[in-house]
Amino acid sequence: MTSSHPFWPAPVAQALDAVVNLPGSKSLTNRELVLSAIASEPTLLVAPLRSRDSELMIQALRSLGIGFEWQGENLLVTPVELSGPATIDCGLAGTVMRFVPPLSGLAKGDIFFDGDAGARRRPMHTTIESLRALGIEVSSETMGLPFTVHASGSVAGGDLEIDASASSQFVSGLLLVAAKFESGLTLTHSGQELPSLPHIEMTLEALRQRGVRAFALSERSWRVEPGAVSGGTKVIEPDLSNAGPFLAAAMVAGGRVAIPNWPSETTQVGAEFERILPMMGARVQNSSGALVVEGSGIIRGIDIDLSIGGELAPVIAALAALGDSPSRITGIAHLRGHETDRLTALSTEINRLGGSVTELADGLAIEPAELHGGQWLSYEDHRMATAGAIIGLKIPGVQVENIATTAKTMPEFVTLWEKMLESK
Ligand SMILES: O=C(O)C1=C[C@@H](OP(=O)(O)O)[C@@H](O)[C@H](O)C1
Ligand SMILES: C=C(OP(=O)(O)O)C(=O)O
Repeated sequence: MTSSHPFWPAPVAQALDAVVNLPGSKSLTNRELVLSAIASEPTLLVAPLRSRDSELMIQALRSLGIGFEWQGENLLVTPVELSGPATIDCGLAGTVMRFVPPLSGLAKGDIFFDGDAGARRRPMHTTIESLRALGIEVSSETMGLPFTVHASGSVAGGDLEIDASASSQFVSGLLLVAAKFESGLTLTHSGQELPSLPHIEMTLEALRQRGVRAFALSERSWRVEPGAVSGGTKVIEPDLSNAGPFLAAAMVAGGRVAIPNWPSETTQVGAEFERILPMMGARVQNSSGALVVEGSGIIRGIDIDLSIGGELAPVIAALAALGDSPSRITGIAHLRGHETDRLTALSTEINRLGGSVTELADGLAIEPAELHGGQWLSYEDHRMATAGAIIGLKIPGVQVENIATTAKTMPEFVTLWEKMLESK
């Protein structure tokens, strides 16, 4: 296997007993950054995520004029009238490429968007079509990145119908800034599947927390009223999707892992681990505000539709590859448009280690198999890299390519992982 990136020898472990404090949620941080940019007063973000995706969002907003000041772990965001021209690097961040273009429609001038080579392959047509339907001029040769938004400083808003079957982020990006459209927005999804519904609920809830009237009209239609967006202080919850690899570690290695500050109420889909992991044999309990997962090293297969939380799939697939009975993970066709085609990537890499995975049109079928060590490619995908680390806990000799790609949402992954393995 050739790769320009180094390979990380994934450590094997047994009988864990660790407490892991996780950094802030990517999805909450990048929503609060956008809302802070259109607020009528400054916002103090308490413990936001600091990672590649959030730095890209900060840089994007800064280039539209927004002020940022770090105060220790917290970030003070000072809104101003948005202005172009600007060049926005989306990296590989779905939240930047789908949330910032609708926001940029409120600026004045030409705003050029581009990103990593992998970003140019991610679906963007719905964002571009939405902006055009809202009367915002967009130049694009490919209906993907790169493209330029020619912004006039105001958006009328009104009624809009879109196809968000490739990503819920098309919906969230529009709803997040719709309070600043002259008539607000009534948005309807007219495509087939609509993935990641909890992420849309997260968007509505973040708007309501800032005094905006935002609500669902049906499962596929939403309304945001025009009005002021408040600032104030926003505490960012830990990233529950990024908790996944650590919770899975307790199941694979055996022992227990506790994640403190697990919110009792949240819109994060990572909270679903509390429901899903017991189906695969874990004991899960909430103890003094921490989520504690205990495992025996024996993992049961699972049959699950993960359409509500596709970003959880790499963790579930890694566990299933170590399971003692077959698994089917369905409802996740849209994962082919994530950081990489995750269905192909997961099946290729698990099978390279001796696994038995078949790609389905909308998911994966995973049979029990005797795995062996070998190289695990990560495709610039943070969740592919952490999936390799999970399998490597049990299978000696797994070498994860480009573990540094975890910096997309968790630059401290290796440090936290190694500390988790030491603390027993
Ligand atoms: O809005 C968000 O913060 C996200 C929505 C989801 O996107 P998709 O609906 O494209 O899966 C999720 O997978 C992604 O990690 C974050
Ligand atoms: C799909 C993901 O990211 P993005 O926000 O780039 O879409 C993810 O983090 O699993």
